[in-house]
Parts: sequence; C-alpha cells; structure tokens
Amino acid sequence: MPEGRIVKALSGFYYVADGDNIVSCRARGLFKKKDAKINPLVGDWVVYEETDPSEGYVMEIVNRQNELLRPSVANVDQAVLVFSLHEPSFSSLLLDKFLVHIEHVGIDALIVLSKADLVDDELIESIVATYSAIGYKVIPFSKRDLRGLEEIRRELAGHINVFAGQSGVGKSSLINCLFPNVSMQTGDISQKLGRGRHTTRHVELVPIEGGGYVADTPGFSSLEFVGIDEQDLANSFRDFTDVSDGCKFRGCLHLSEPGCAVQAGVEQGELSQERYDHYRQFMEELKEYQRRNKPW
Ligand SMILES: Nc1nc2c(ncn2[C@@H]2O[C@H](COP(=O)(O)OP(=O)(O)OP(=O)(O)O)[C@@H](O)[C@H]2O)c(=O)[nH]1
Ligand SMILES: [Zn+2]
Repeated sequence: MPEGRIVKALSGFYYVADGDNIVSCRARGLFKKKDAKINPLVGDWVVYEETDPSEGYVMEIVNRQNELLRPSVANVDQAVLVFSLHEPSFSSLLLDKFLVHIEHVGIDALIVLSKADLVDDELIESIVATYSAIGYKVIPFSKRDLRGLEEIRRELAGHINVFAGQSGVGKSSLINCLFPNVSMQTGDISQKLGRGRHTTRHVELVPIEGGGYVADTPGFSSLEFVGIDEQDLANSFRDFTDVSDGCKFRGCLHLSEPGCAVQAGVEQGELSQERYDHYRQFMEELKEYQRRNKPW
C-alpha cells in the first residue's frame, strides 16, 4: 500500500501528501477505538489506501519519531528559534530555556538572530561564538539587508521545521522573506482569543523548495517544565553532557556533588558560567513547578 505524509487535518479528514498528489483520507475505525494507542497527527508518515481518485483511508501510522503539543505536529526535526537582537533585546536566559525544551523533545535547533541591522557586530559575534561552541548552528538575519537569508533557506531544506520565538522578534518577517507565499499565523493566539477558546485555523505543513516543510503556526508557546525532571534538565544541556562522563557519580546533577566534572569545567572557564547559572536557575524553577503541581 502507498505511503505519504499528513500535511493537514481538518473536519475529520487527513490530507496525505504523496509526491505531488494530495489524498483526502478518513481514518480507519481502528484509530477511533478507546484503546487506540495513537491518533494520526499532522506530520505523521502513514500507510494509506486509495479508494477513489484522491480519496481514501489512513490505515497505519509509521514509526513516529516525536510529537509536539503546540502546535500539534509529529516528526518535527528542526526548531527554528528566532531571537531578536534588539526590540525585544537578546535574552540568553530565554534562549537557554527554549533549548531545554527542544533538546527534551529530541529535535535539532537552528538559531536565527534577527534584526541584525539594529546592533553592533561585536554583540552578534559573541552570541554566535557562545552557541556555536556548544554545537548549535547560529545565523544572523536582517530583513533590511537580507543577510543570512540563503543560508537559512539551505538549512531548512529537507527538514520538517517549526518556528518559535517571542512575540515581535520577527518570525513573520522572516517567513515572508523566505517564502513569500506562506502566511504565518502570528501573534499570541491565547491572548487574542482568551484562554480555552478555539481558533478556526489548524496547523498545516507547507512544502518548501528543496524538500521538507514548514509549519504555518509557531511553536512552544508555553515554556513550563511539563514532563521534565531534574535528570532531563541536566541531559538537555549539551555542553554539560559532553563532559559529564567525568563526574564521579552517575546521575550527577552538577549542583554540589563532589568530583563533578561540570562544576570543575565552569570553574576552569571551559564551560560557560552564564549557561551554568541559567541551569541552576532552571533547577529552582523546576522544583517550584513540581511543588505547585503536586498530585495531592
Ligand atoms: N529593523 C528590523 N526590524 C525588523 C526586522 N524583522 C522584523 N522587524 C520588525 O519587528 C516587528 C515585529 O516583526 P514581526 O515579523 O511581526 O514579528 P513576529 O515574531 O511575527 O511577531 P508576532 O506576530 O507577535 O509573533 C515589526 O515591526 C517588523 O517590521 C529586521 O530584520 N530588522
Ligand atoms: Zn556533575
């Protein structure tokens, strides 16, 4: 049976892209049963059966890699973290928090430093140096002089991309420059419509040049530590996991344990003091989150 990717879900239909063909599918009864383990999601790679030309049934979900909640998309493999350098000014604390979330879901990050025309090159270079050293790809961008545009386009090709970043950092401006015919759902939806209300728009994956897709809804609107424990937090700092084999204790949280390679690395200036401070701050926030959300 043929296979394809769900690119849109609306009113009980799943739109499965198979090459240039889009097949409108309903889900087979097996997904509706209570004990059905998973329901099809936008982004899922599925086996389908074509019953009429361009119509059919989703039969089976193939090997889902991961699942984002906001927007609800499966198999995202790259988060494009858009951080402006000015208005709003760059926050390494917020970037580190986004990185925790994307590492936890298990997807790659592409960091775009937007509004690069508004600040000095020294600031840009120092941020690029810090995050490249950890192993992230960082690309400065400006919609005024279009620096970085082609490089970003190349990095997106072949991936399923979700854009994320605070309101006003320039996500829609970037999308407009990259893909003039994709319109990004903008603004903070929950603020505009009030909590709990539904929007009429649903996430859609839009195909891009060179293969791959971009989601037309930005992601990660909430950065609470849902489903993350202390060890997950420690594991989501790549620069720390790189050296944590050298910690004396397995499961070391690098807080005040003796023989900790991460604490030693920070003291010796090999790891970033700022990243470590953020890590400790997130630990506190995580504990606070756990206190507030006790099950009893
Ligand atoms: N100077 C300069 N201004 C920019 C750049 N990119 C965006 N802006 C401005 O920043 C403001 C916000 O840009 P948007 O693209 O709407 O930002 P957004 O992230 O989509 O914002 P939300 O819709 O709130 O999520 C607008 O006034 C843009 O003109 C840039 O590269 N340089
Ligand atoms: Zn340690």
